[in-house]
Amino acid sequence: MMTPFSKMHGLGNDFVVVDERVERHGLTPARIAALADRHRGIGCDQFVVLRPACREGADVFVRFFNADGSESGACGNASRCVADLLWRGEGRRQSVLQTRAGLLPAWVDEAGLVSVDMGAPALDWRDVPLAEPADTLHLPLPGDPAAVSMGNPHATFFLADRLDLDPVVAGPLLEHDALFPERANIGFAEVLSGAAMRLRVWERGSGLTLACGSGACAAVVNAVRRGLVARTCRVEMDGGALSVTWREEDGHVLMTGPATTSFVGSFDPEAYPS
Ligand SMILES: N[C@@H](CCC[C@H](N)C(=O)O)C(=O)O
Repeated sequence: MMTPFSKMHGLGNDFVVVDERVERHGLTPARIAALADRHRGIGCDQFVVLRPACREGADVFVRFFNADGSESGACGNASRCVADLLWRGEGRRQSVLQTRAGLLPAWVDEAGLVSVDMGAPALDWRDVPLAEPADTLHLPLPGDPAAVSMGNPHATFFLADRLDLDPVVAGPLLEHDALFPERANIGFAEVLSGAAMRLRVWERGSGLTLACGSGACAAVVNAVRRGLVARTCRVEMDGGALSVTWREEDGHVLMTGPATTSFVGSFDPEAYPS
């Protein structure tokens, strides 16, 4: 039996989205990793599975899997893509996504830009999580990164210039550093002004991506904590820019940007290893 999917992206951070609200499609971590393979599968940074919501007030339960088949509690760009899917497919301009990181309200504005409320960042070392007690604003690592959980673990390096650290070399080493028992997403940020930064993210389980929504939120939160930018900041990544606001009133982080459907298709799950 063929399984329908939507191929979507937020600024080039790309996703295969499969709807399992009515029936399951035999997706296992191994099968997801095979489907995410860019040479032998469909190819994507994350694989997104929609299930029926089981929390009051939620429209859909969303699970996020990295290209290596591991699961993540959060994915900002995929959350925005799912909100776009619910708007285009089901006419819901506003929706509430149930995720492992909590209930995330999302909405589509008149211009078609999609926002998601990622909730409040967790700043305690236990929540990132780190392997040992540490000040999350100054991790005990060379380069003085800061850490935060946006529902998933992030460390952000602030670079004096772009040559300081090569994400492709430093990213995988840092992702697996012993300080991060659940691994971590590693951001390389360059502050351009009090309201703009440049960011590249080595994503846990997926590698270097063209954009990372939760990574952008993490970088702004960490930059605000360091006094480097204002609470609203434009984050420029290889695939384009997101606007991020760390709201003063309730401490929630809001992210806005485009979400795009590239194509739809179908695959035979049995053709991939389980
Ligand atoms: N692309 C993402 C983050 C995806 C999850 C991440 N790799 C993890 O393992 O936590 C985003 O847009 O937030």
